[in-house]
Amino acid sequence: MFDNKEKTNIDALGEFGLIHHLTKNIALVQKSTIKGVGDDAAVLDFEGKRMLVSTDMLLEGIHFDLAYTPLKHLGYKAVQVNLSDIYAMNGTATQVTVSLGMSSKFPIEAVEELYEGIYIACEKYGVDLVGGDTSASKQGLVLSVTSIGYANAEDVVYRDGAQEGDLICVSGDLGGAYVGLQLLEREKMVYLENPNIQPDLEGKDYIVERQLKPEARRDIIDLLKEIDIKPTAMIDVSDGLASEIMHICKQSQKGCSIYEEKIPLDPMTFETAREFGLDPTVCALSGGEDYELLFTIKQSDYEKIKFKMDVTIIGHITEPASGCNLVTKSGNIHPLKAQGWNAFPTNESDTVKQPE
Ligand SMILES: Nc1ncnc2c1ncn2[C@@H]1O[C@H](COP(=O)(O)OP(=O)(O)O)[C@@H](O)[C@H]1O
Ligand SMILES: Cc1ncc(C[n+]2csc(CCOP(=O)(O)OP(=O)(O)O)c2C)c(N)n1
Ligand SMILES: [Mg+2]
Repeated sequence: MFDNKEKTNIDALGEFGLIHHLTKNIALVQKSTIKGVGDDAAVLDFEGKRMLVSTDMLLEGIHFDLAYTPLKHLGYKAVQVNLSDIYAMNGTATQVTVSLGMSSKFPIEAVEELYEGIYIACEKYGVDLVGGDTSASKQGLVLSVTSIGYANAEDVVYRDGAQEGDLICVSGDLGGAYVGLQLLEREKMVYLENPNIQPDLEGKDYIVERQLKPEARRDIIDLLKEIDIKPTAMIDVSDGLASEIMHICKQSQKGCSIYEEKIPLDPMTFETAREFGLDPTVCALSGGEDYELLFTIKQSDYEKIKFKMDVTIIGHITEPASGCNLVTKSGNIHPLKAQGWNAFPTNESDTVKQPE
């Protein structure tokens, strides 16, 4: 889905011409970028700091559907989901590389829109695009981003540092991206049945944005620094709260209690989930793509964080023997299921149904 109606064949530029066309206006902003696009490798200098590197790939049909994903948003999202991993290490993101596999029938105007989104994200977060790869693809659009960043050795936060008694915190609200996806999928079906009917997304901007235009939480990393908290463990929520807290607990060799009533849900997420006959709690636990930060802090840091608007305490870390549990609104205790979003579902029911 792209807005520009002109269609110039990529053959007009060729691979190197296209790369030049897409990257010729880059103005480097990071001190650590010594050499960006244009040689065999980018050259970066971090002056003795720890370097952080992360990669995530987005595939058409698996991670996105071009029927309702504007290319500009896709480019923006591809960068955000990768920056999110650097922030989840408590780092500063500084560079990205972007690799692209696409049909040679993809017009140049379409790639330009994709890159417009990529550049908007880079500019907003102050990162340099320093390289990538471009190839033809026979089956759909493939977009792979690598993000690079740094942190002082003593500031890096891993998944394995949670201690018994630590408080479990999450930024923002959860489940919105998943409910937004349900809405977009429904409107796609309506459109396919009758192309004269225009998509009805009125009043649903927030959850549609959560799906199409997520924001990596650099502001939370800044906030934690400001209030002088170093989390004991941290992860970003790409696969759903249940899967992510279980990663922290498994790697930290601990258990946890999460309180259903504390899970932050936006009212529009809640209402729309109900309209779809979905349990909003399940959307938060297993929906994914929220790109919020889930982290644990020492109890002694409670006073520093308790009034921070965009952080919610949702539970605590326990001894490993008790396992990972959800305490429901009615006070029942359910073991959490390790069921995040699965790119390799064996059957349909694997995709998002969680607890009873
Ligand atoms: N094909 C692969 N080869 C090597 N390492 C991989 C591969 N796929 C994933 N990983 C690594 O496995 C870990 C977990 O990956 P993943 O679940 O995708 O994490 P995230 O949600 O942060 O993207 C990461 O350290 C990632 O770099
Ligand atoms: C067409 C389409 N199908 C499914 C989804 C939902 N979805 C895409 S990626 C994702 C979770 C994260 O993907 P993954 O590849 O597991 O990322 P990682 O954990 O490696 O960061 C979800 C729930 C979507 N947005 N669009
Ligand atoms: Mg990954």
